[in-house]
Amino acid sequence: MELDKMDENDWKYHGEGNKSLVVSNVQHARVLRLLKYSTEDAENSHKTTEQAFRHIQNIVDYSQNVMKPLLGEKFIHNGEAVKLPLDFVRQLSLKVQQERPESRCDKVMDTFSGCALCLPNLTQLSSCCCCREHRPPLCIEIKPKCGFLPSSRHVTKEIKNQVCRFCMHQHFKLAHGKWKRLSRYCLITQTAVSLLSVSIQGGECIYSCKDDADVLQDLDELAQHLRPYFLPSGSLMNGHQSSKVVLNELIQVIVSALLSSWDPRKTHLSEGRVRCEASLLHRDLLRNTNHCLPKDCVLDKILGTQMLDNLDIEGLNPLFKRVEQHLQDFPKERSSLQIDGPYTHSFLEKIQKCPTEDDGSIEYAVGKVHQYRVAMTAKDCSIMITIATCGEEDGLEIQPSKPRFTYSVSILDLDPKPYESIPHQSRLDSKIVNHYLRSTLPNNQELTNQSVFLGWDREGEDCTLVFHPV
Ligand SMILES: O=P(O)(O)O[C@@H]1[C@@H](OP(=O)(O)O)[C@H](OP(=O)(O)O)[C@H](O)[C@H](OP(=O)(O)O)[C@H]1OP(=O)(O)O
Ligand SMILES: Nc1ncnc2c1ncn2[C@@H]1O[C@H](COP(=O)(O)OP(=O)(O)OP(=O)(O)O)[C@@H](O)[C@H]1O
Repeated sequence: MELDKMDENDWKYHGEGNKSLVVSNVQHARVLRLLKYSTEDAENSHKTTEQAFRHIQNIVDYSQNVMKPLLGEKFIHNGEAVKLPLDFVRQLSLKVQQERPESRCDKVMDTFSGCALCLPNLTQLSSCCCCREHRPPLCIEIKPKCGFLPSSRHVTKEIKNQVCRFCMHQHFKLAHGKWKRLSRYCLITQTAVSLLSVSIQGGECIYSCKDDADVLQDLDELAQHLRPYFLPSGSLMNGHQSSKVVLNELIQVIVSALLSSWDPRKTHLSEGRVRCEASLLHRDLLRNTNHCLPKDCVLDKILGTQMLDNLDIEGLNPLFKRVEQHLQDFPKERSSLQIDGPYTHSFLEKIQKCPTEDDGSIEYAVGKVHQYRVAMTAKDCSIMITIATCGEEDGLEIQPSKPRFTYSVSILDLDPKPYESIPHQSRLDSKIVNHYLRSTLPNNQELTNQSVFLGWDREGEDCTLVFHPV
């Protein structure tokens, strides 16, 4: 990428989240991830070039030195902080504005600093000699939110030991208008992954979980897109039957990608409580479901990192206050304790060498605060699975009904969560739990009588993956 010859016409809108907007290059497998600011105080809160560059470099360092060792080298692409010509960034911002979803327009793209994070475009597979595939790769993005119930003795509300935060948070978001309906997604202890968060084919989004959409119709449309990938060209199957086959084939590939590990004989047993009472999966199904993950598969790595939060925010809060008090008494130690980074190897050491029991020290408190923040990142990252078919057209395939697939698995959105957000998390936790108790507990029994979802279930409204013992 020649930074002095940047042309907005070489880039197009790719997607965005709460904190960043992503554009992809039309020719090369590259994306630029730009910061976003709230429209309300964009003028006041924007960063100078140096501040923005430092912020982005922090993200790169954190990804490289902290998250990569924890989550595994092969899943992480840390990228590079770049400085772009301001003219290019301004033109780009105008160009992408009309593509942006309305729900994200409460924030504006950073056109002040000229800084961005340059990353490989993970919706594309790096060239593979075995593939003579003309179809664009298929890409599925999944956000694996917190996958366990707290086992901390600091938890004061019993409901937190029964219902996962994700399920409780949904009720809160529903009440506050962020979501329009409850989702069946519940990742608690790997029992289920509600499928198909976002599917991208050749850089275009072909399916996205919309909370007010007709899910069945959407899935039928998705199945039409997927047919060429999963059904041989001469197949006579059509309609509902083919949708079912195609979606089940897709699920198989996704499960392989999520569970593939260096050593499939090794599995990890989950620690702590495994069942979320609010999960809309039938209890019998949950009881019969395997709670093991192959060691080192992507879900196992993410779950292990999420579980660094082993005190729960209720146990963490007093330690945060201990750190705050210490910083008031010894403000100069903020830097050596690496409260705001730098995210170096020694930051990782503070996490890994944190004493297991509270010895009253500041080292313990800081270690737990750092662990909590890292766990928060792992609870908010995304997994991107990029799939391409191969071998189908070279005549060597013995079973034409089962084209072979090659895929890559990456983890993205690994930004550090701010130290300052801990008090907010503590207040939010209370609000979520109180709201859940107020709004749902009298009806709790009803949650136990839901229908079973397994694979592609026409009668149900969702498509859910359930991991069975193998
Ligand atoms: O609070 P949660 O669990 O809803 O997670 C937020 C996400 O909501 P989601 O669960 O995807 O609907 C939220 O994602 P969306 O805006 O919903 O895409 C953000 O990722 C947010 O992180 P940040 O404040 O941008 O650093 C996330 O906030 P934190 O991870 O900082 O809590
Ligand atoms: N390297 C990449 N390759 C391809 N697509 C990407 C890449 N990085 C991000 N994206 C896409 O852009 C979207 C937004 O990026 P990202 O999740 O990093 O934004 P965010 O603002 O940090 O999200 P959040 O709302 O979780 O805070 C992602 O959901 C993904 O679809």
